[in-house]
Amino acid sequence: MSLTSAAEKQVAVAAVRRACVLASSVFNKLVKNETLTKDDKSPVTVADYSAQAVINTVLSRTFPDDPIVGEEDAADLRLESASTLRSRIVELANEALTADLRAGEQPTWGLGPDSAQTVEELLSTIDRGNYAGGRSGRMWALDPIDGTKGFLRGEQYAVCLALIINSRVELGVIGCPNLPVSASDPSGPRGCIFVAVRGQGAHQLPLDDPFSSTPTPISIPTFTQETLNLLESVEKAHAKLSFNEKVASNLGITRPPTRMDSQAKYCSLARGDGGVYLRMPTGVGYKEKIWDHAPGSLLVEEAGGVVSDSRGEPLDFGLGRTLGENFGVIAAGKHVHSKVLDAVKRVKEEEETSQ
Ligand SMILES: Nc1ncnc2c1ncn2[C@@H]1O[C@H](COP(=O)(O)O)[C@@H](OP(=O)(O)O)[C@H]1O
Ligand SMILES: [Mg+2]
Ligand SMILES: [Mg+2]
Ligand SMILES: [Mg+2]
Repeated sequence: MSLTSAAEKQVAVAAVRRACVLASSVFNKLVKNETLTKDDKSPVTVADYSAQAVINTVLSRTFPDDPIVGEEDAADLRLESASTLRSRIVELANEALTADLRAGEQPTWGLGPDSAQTVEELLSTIDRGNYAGGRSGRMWALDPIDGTKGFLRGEQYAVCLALIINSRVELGVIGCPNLPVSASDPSGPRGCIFVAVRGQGAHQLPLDDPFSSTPTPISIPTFTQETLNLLESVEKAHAKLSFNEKVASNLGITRPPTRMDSQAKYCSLARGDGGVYLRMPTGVGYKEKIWDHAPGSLLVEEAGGVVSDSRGEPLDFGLGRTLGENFGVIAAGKHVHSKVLDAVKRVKEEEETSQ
């Protein structure tokens, strides 16, 4: 990525922030029939669809040749039975796209009073996220709402966007509307944007004013035996939490795990709120998606950490929409990572011999 202009970064931050504002305002007004169940039984809400519509619109206007690997598609919204849902998404997306530009946002970023779209335009814009991914070229990976279940519970969720070039994540932007600005003040102000550019470090910005604020550099601190802990999913179906427990005990970790939904876990790791992101497959044949890890993994690396699968191999973002055969994910500070990798190998062996 040519970072002389850093246009991609500015555009991505603006798009993610708009989607975050949209999602948090939707949460307060969400009604029961505004959530659908997808074929894989997972939920998707009007917020997921309209956030993808907003971000894809901005990307299509600013980088029209770039393909997008986005989680959602508009097939279910085109059904006759979805007309109420469809109108709501159009209303929300256009509201977010046309809201007055705030200080620091540029009119060339595809946002502003004249940027409303028709229903058909918005549906095809959502479908611009259908790119199959692959080994070479530029592509964006988008998770419009990561942690939809957390979003529905009023807990953590994240709007996640990454730019991948030739299979390598070059830019990652994660908006966390419900994450406290400082973990040491959990009831204090909430709403953060995390930004990582390869080779330029990891930074945190306030969600309400990312353009005129000075970015705060973040990095993974050194943990002691007492302060180290695991960051893990809330949803038991997403990761094998019993395995995590064994790894924690193998490492002599005493601090309880922090459970939260979404890539807010990677953000928490990058600024030192927790020490180890550990996600082991539940064994039901699920393949991890690139949009669930692309920006988070770069953020952790730029904060001085290491991200690998449970064999110690790097995550491969060039295989398509998924990360391929699922060996889980381990992310942690450099020194901690190698210890966790060893512990994971020991626990795997223990499990294999006891079978
Ligand atoms: N069986 C499974 N194993 C692992 N991850 C799964 C899963 N089923 C769904 N997921 C993914 O887990 C993500 C949430 O991660 P976490 O558990 O860290 O909060 C979901 O993102 P969405 O909420 O964007 O659909 C979804 O992509
Ligand atoms: Mg989903
Ligand atoms: Mg997700
Ligand atoms: Mg999602």
